[in-house]
Amino acid sequence: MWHRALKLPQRRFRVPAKMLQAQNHKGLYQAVGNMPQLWDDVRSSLDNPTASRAENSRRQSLLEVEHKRNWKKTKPISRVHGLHVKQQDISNRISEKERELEQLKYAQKLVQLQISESNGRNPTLQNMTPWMTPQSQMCVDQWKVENFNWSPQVRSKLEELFHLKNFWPKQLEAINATMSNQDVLLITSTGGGKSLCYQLPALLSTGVTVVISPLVSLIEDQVLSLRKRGIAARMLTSRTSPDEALCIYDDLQSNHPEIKLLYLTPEKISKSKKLMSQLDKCYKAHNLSRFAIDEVHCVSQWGNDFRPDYKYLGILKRQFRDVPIIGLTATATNKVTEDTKNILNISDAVVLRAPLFRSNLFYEVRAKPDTHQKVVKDISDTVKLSFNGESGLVYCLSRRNCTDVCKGLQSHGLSAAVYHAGLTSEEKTETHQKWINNEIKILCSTVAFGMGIDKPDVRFVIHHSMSKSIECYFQESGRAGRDGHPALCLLYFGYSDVFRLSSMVFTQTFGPENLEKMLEYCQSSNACRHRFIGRHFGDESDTCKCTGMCDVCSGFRAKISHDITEACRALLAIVKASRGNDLTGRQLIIKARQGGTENPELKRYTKEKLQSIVLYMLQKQYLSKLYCFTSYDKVLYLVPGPKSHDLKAGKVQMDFYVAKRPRETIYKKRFCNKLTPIVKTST
Ligand SMILES: Nc1ncnc2c1ncn2[C@@H]1O[C@H](COP(=O)(O)OP(=O)(O)OP(=O)(O)O)[C@@H](O)[C@H]1O
Repeated sequence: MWHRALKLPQRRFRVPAKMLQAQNHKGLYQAVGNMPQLWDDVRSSLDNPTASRAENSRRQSLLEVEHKRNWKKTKPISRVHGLHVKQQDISNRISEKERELEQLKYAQKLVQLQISESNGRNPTLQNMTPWMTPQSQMCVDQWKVENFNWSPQVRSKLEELFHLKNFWPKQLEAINATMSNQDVLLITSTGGGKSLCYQLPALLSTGVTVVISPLVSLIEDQVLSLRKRGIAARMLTSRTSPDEALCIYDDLQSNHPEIKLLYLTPEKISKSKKLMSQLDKCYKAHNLSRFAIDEVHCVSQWGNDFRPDYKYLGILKRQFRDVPIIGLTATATNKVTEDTKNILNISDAVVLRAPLFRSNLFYEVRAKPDTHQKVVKDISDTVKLSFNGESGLVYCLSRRNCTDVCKGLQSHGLSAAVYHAGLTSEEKTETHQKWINNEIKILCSTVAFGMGIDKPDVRFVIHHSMSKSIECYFQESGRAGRDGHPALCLLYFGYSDVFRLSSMVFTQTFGPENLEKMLEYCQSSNACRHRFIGRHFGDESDTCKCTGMCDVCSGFRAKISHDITEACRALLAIVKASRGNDLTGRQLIIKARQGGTENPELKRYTKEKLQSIVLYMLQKQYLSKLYCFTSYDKVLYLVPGPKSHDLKAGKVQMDFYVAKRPRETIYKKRFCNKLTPIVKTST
């Protein structure tokens, strides 16, 4: 092999052996082309008098290749592994551009339609009422009326069957739009009452409403609760027996199907030809009234939960043209919404976005203590301070974390249990039931537990580690306080979690981008948490009236600005000095704390402060992350970032936050009166 022929010190280069098996100097060059250190070695080995002529000529040709490449002018992009990142980045950008192109085409189509309408040549648009045109986005309030033919029945069903008095934001609009056979995308916060928006119309429409929902357990819960109310709801899932399936198919074929709501998983739609042919028959008999797609953001790769089977749902509009679709989600940015419309072929859908602000949730980000014991103690103190004996969730990154945290909480005298994919289904059901019935107060769980939890009195959702995206965090934390009473959403922001999560999401399509945004949320200690989340989802309206319901607005902390220029320079110098033997985030802190004469500046800072500075340097791109694959794992190293040169001249100010008022005072004020719900604006 070439590296051996050249007697190069292999240990210095983390290059997969496969790539080093290059047959000629071009291959080797491609394999290690971006490693300046290697060229230095080749150059110095040329001076070796003991080398044979053949060896020397091979080294010479390598140097010639290097020369042609004009190494010095070319900025080293990254290492071989970095090329993978770059390639992925390019393909991401290509798909983004493709989507933008699609959107532009759509916009062009709209303009053409409007032009032909004004020329009186387009019958489609002429037949539409004004509020049915795509511009209806601008006047969604027109759906917020109760003078449709079906309005009296909507009211009576709401009160008599669902025992509800008023509509929550955007419920009435969604019901009216879908009853008018419009395609609808409804985005409301978790617990915003999305189910009502297709369940109630299903009862007022002729035929069957097909509901597509991602989880079998969720489907079972919904069907059970509808059947308890005497509503003809059925499900077709992997757990449905053949006899039962036969009955359902017979009913779909009948002239007057009894089923009002048929629940399916997206896999069923994409895999069962039999089902599709039955739905087709039902459609041709005018008995298919609408499709409701729950967690519709799973359609889009931009979303946090992309599911390939959801993408297949584009077939619905192609096969059943006149059947309206209503998609529902709690987490869709504008980008996801547009993508979803394109994929589902519902470009004219009415998009209804309820304000995401939930005034009863107190959002807080807290620096994670550096040992497991201290974290558990902090959680336990927080629970005992304001939520003793109340129900809550602690989300952890791994099953092991769940077990450790659970044991820790139990040792502090709290009632806790674990819930994760490692439990048998009986154990899961038992634990879930005990938690629902308040026999167990705290569930330490992975994010696998959550979708469809409809427990109203969850008083706190604590994230032991941050989530992978704002979308995930909003959905997970949103399980708190569904009853409208005050509840806490606390997130522990830890230095090592940043690196751990970065390695986990690195290979996911939009993983690194989404994590970056989550990091921004954790680090932005001067922007209202509610507003940050709202803006992320495109809610630019002024509906966020936080009034002290987050750590930033409640004035917990005081800001102290520090000049950290010298510290940044010293940290960057350490990173630069170790090139070729790169440092992980943890190693950098250890080196920085060892200090030495060359880094006296760094001794002024505590470990926690140094960690904050390193994260700040990553945020400002003075440092970058470099991902490397070893045989067993992915390792993340720190390297100088694209903006590291700015450190030479400019000054860097960083805000540190110190406690101003005791947390107890704030908590007392926010959570003492948990019995008074903070009511949603209703219609
Ligand atoms: N208008 C209303 N008034 C009072 N309660 C309501 C109203 N609409 C829905 N609810 C209640 O709110 C709770 C949550 O409703 P639902 O499960 O439909 O929310 P969701 O938006 O689907 O939540 P998730 O995003 O978690 O799936 C239910 O218990 C439901 O009965």
